[in-house]
Amino acid sequence: MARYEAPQTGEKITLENGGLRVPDHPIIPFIEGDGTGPDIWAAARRVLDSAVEKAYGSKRKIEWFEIYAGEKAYKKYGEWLPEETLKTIEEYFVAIKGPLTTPVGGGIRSLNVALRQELDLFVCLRPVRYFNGVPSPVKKPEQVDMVIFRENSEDIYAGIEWQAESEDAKKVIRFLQDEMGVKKIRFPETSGIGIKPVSREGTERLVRAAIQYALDHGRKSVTLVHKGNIMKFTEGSFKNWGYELAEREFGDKVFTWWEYDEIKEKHGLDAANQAQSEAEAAGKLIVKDSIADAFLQQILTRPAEYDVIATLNLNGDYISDALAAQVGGIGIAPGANINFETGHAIFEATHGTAPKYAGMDKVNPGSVILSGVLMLEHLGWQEAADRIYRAMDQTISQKTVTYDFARLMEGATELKCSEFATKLIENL
Ligand SMILES: NC(=O)C1=CN([C@@H]2O[C@H](COP(=O)(O)OP(=O)(O)OC[C@H]3O[C@@H](n4cnc5c(N)ncnc54)[C@H](OP(=O)(O)O)[C@@H]3O)[C@@H](O)[C@H]2O)C=CC1
Ligand SMILES: O=C(O)CCC(=O)C(=O)O
Ligand SMILES: [Mg+2]
Repeated sequence: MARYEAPQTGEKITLENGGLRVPDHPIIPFIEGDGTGPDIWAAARRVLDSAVEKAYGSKRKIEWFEIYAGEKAYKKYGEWLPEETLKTIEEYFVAIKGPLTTPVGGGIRSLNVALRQELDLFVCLRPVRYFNGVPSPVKKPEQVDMVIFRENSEDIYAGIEWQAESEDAKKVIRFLQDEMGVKKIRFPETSGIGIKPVSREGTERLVRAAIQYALDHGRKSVTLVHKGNIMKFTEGSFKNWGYELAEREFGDKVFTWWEYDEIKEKHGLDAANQAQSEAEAAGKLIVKDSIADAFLQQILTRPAEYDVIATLNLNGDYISDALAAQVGGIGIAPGANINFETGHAIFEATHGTAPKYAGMDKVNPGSVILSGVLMLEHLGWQEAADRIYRAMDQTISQKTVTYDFARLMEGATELKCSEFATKLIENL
């Protein structure tokens, strides 16, 4: 028997002819989240509802449906991630969530990662753009306009690992030494072991989605970010499979650095540069790559050269927080976990539960609000989305901000989390 109470009004989003059919009153499940989750979710919900009302009057309205994961689920049902939560998201297609706690070094594995894996939401999409007036540690934050496509289902992030000195770890180490001839484990008696699976299928669906997005949105380049010089058969293969897919499936629409290298080898550097300039002038998408450590310094020094980023799970985790810092911090960094083949999606902030601020009505609700904006765009409700973007720009320009921005801005008025939402609503 269903334990969750679906709203009495509203309709389900459905899949029709390969696309989402969104009713005017869609039922959308939400997970409130742990730590600061309840504060930022309450603020976000008010802003999303007001934007929809301002944009469409009573014609459209989201019917919210609370579902459970994390501490609230554990208190209510004795389970961290009830099966009913997964089933409900599968059934309703689109959901939004607050952050969920993951203990370090033991305890339960990440519920956030589990939701992505169980529902096969293989893209973690995190756009990073600048809002006027946001305090930033760099000189030209307005040059940052990137969209991260982070692989969401594999890599070392899949959580396949064994604790040091456990029977399982010993067994894996013995297998590696005896059967595979591995001699490089420096301290085998006390090593924990982690496995990093990276597949051709996983890479291809991620890179395909990134290139298609770049073409659909008039973006200039897709950069494959990897550490393939060191992890040759995981990160290196990610790069190779990515280039192969770009050339095989997108042909004349793209110009890759593999083509550039080939021209350079046959006809010299000038010819290769000329070919790339011609491809750019013809509006082709440039597909290039960058090694992750160099990439992290280049996004600081030359951000204008990067646009859509396709990368593996762990790199994407680091890159999204680092880039968010350049445009004002993770208080306004949104995200979405999407299966581009089935349309299933969970929208969520880039940041975590910020536990020291829990219940203080203090933190910036911007990330969850902007994740909601991505959700409105996914539903095709662009006018409501645009209203929130404009209100966010205006509210920050008026220097009415939460503590994270106020501490870096001169002459700012510091607002609580809920007050910031109210100010945004006034500016919608
Ligand atoms: N998708 C998810 O649900 C995620 C969950 N987590 C989980 O969250 C928990 C806490 O992780 P932690 O590493 O502390 O990272 P957090 O992202 O929760 O917080 C780190 C710091 O970021 C700043 N920050 C975070 N959220 C906001 C906000 N809304 N407004 C303004 N500033 C903000 C604060 O900085 P300052 O101290 O400078 O004010 C905060 O102390 C862990 O259990 C982790 O696993 C982490 C990431 C994602
Ligand atoms: O699941 C977690 O606790 C952390 C996840 C995370 O940092 C992220 O997805 O950005
Ligand atoms: Mg993270």
